[in-house]
Amino acid sequence: MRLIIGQVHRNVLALASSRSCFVIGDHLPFRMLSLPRASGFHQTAWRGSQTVQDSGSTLTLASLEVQSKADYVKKERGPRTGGPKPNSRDSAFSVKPKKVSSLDLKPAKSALPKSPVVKKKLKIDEALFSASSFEELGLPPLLIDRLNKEGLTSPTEVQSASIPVISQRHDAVIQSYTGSGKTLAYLLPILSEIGPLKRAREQGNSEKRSGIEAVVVAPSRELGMQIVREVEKILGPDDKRLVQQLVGGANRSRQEEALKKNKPIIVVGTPGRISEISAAGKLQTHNCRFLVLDEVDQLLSFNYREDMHRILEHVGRKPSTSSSSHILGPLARRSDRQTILVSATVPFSVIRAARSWGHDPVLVRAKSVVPLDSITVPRPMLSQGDPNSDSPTMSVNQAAVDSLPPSLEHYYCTTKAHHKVDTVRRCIHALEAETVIAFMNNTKPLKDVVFKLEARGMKAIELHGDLGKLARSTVLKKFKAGEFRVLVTNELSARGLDIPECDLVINLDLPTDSTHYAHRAGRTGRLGRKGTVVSICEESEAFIMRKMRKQLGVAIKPCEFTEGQITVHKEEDVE
Ligand SMILES: Nc1ncnc2c1ncn2[C@@H]1O[C@H](COP(=O)(O)OP(=O)(O)OP(=O)(O)O)[C@@H](O)[C@H]1O
Repeated sequence: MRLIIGQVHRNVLALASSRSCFVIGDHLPFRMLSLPRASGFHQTAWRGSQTVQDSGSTLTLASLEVQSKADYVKKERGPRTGGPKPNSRDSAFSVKPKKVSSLDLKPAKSALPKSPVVKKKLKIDEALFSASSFEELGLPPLLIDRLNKEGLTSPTEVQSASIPVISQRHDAVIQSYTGSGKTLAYLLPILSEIGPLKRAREQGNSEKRSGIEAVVVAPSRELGMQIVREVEKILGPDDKRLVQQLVGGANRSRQEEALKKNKPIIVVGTPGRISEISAAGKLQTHNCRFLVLDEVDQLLSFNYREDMHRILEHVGRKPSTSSSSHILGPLARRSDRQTILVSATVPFSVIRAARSWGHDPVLVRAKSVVPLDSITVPRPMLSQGDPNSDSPTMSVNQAAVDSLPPSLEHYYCTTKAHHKVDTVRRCIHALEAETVIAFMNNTKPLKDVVFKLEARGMKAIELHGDLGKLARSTVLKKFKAGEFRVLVTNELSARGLDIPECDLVINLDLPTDSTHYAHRAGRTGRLGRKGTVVSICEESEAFIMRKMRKQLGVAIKPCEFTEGQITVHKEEDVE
């Protein structure tokens, strides 16, 4: 059965637009069916750990003196926050009919935006912010001053949960959905302990340290540089030399010289370059107190095996000379550093790894902190998953649940392979998206898609790993500045990339699994902003979208784009 929901009559918008504008109305049937199922699923999946927490553990948010968000008071925000938003995260799940798109009721614009483009500001979701303030979390005053100067006045929920845990020296796995502020969730407690903004220590109680005190590892240059910029922003212009990038593709000898000259306290880099410089004896990390693996599930994959092994063996580990450390082996040396593992998708393999490296490791999520020892393989998945799947796949599926921001809308449409680019164009027009990231699985066809989009009057640019470091950063700069409407890219951009203005993600090739879907989708809807994800596939692939919908526990609705409008179909078998 075909449904066209809530169309605004052409005449209504005739003055504002040359095209008619389509408003998607009530998504209730899908939400009612899928969301309670997802949340029930979530609760059961983690019930084992909750029981342990209730019965034995003293480690709860309350015990860490983190307040509940119930009495959240709206605060004046800086320019980044975009003002208050009436509907909270909870209300996004409510049964109230909702006009979905942030993209609705806007005048149409030409396909070829003039440069520079004046972009709409997407509102962030205030419900994402925690009840506690940075002061309540015990951050040092100098650091809070710097945050305020950057317009950051309240922590997000995952920051509220993580900061006390890391400050209490726990090893931690931080899991929270894409765009929820995980970077500052680990950077702020680290910068409270090291560098010029750290908290004042009582006299005689100060540990004397020198050299690099924190190492942050990220899987791509782009993500590495993004983290560097975040640290620089907090340290301020006078101290930004205290963070050093060690990303691949950049000049290695210059990086080595900077290490010698600037004496950084924190380095951020990709696994290959960090381990290369470390192996050459140019990176002294034995005094290091913090090791962060951002996008840990990707870093622990086979591709990074050797480099990650070296990093884990060397960072924060003094050469073992004493007889006791010899007897106790790795356990004795492990305590020298705090290990923090971060991702929106945390499969059980990461939990297992964290247990073996950490002491008192905990899993930190937006509203809960549980000891890792209490977590078991998520049994309920066995009955929920595909009966033909084996357990590692289930672990991956479990990882993807709760990784998606609740503010996202998901659709898929089917078309013939040679009509895909035209569907992209129609989709962008119908949704009136301004900043679009289109994902493909391979590098080669990217250029062709860019060419075809440009030929159809849509400014597009490609980004992939075969471009040099400089070219990659230029492409990103231009895209962020609004010079291009569509970034056509591959898996390289799926993780961590923070482009708050991105209002539409398109899968021009289907992602390989639900974890990849979650990270691609997470490039839009950052910090609770509105965002739409559209997957374009061939008819024969539609079953994959239905499978992903089940695995992710979100409604991915079938649709088509015709005459400048999105038409949403009802699918009888939506569960
Ligand atoms: N407390 C805060 N107040 C306002 N903005 C914030 C706050 N914390 C983070 N942000 C902003 O939110 C955006 C998303 O943060 P971040 O990139 O850390 O998300 P993430 O959870 O790591 O996402 P991903 O899983 O995709 O890597 C960034 O633009 C960041 O500057």
